[in-house]
Amino acid sequence: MSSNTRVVLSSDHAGIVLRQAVADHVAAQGWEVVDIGPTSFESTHYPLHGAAAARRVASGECRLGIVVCGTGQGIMMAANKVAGVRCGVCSDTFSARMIREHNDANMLSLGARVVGEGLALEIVDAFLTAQFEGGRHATRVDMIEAPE
Ligand SMILES: O=C(CO)[C@H](O)[C@H](O)[C@H](O)COP(=O)(O)O
Repeated sequence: MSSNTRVVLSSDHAGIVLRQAVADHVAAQGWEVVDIGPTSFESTHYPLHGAAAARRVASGECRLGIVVCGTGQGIMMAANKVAGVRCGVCSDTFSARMIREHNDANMLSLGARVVGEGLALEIVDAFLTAQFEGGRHATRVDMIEAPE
């Protein structure tokens, strides 16, 4: 693991409850949680929060990021617009492991209206404990980054 053990968390209003459960869970694993909100359940706009979390990762301030919205899709799209961020939506643990092992994902997106808390926390564990395998996968990740 990198010496940077900070994980940034963000969500829209639909993801607040799951994000708070993820924050507690991730902190219990020894990661330093940087939770950038929001805390109000007032309706908000997921692109703002996806981009804000992604900038923390792209800048190197945080090693990894986890974002949550209703489906996980919109906030993932917003995060991926920030150069250097590779964010995948996962609803299963296999994909969560593979996006790190093969795609070197640095952000995970969850759908609070798609997965229950128990599964979501297992997905988080799979994402946080997997390691990028490099090799042929590094060539392909470089190809993802090339247009940036
Ligand atoms: O799932 C989402 C985007 O992919 C977000 O959670 C949005 O908030 C959702 O699209 C709309 O949710 P709302 O609560 O009905 O505003």
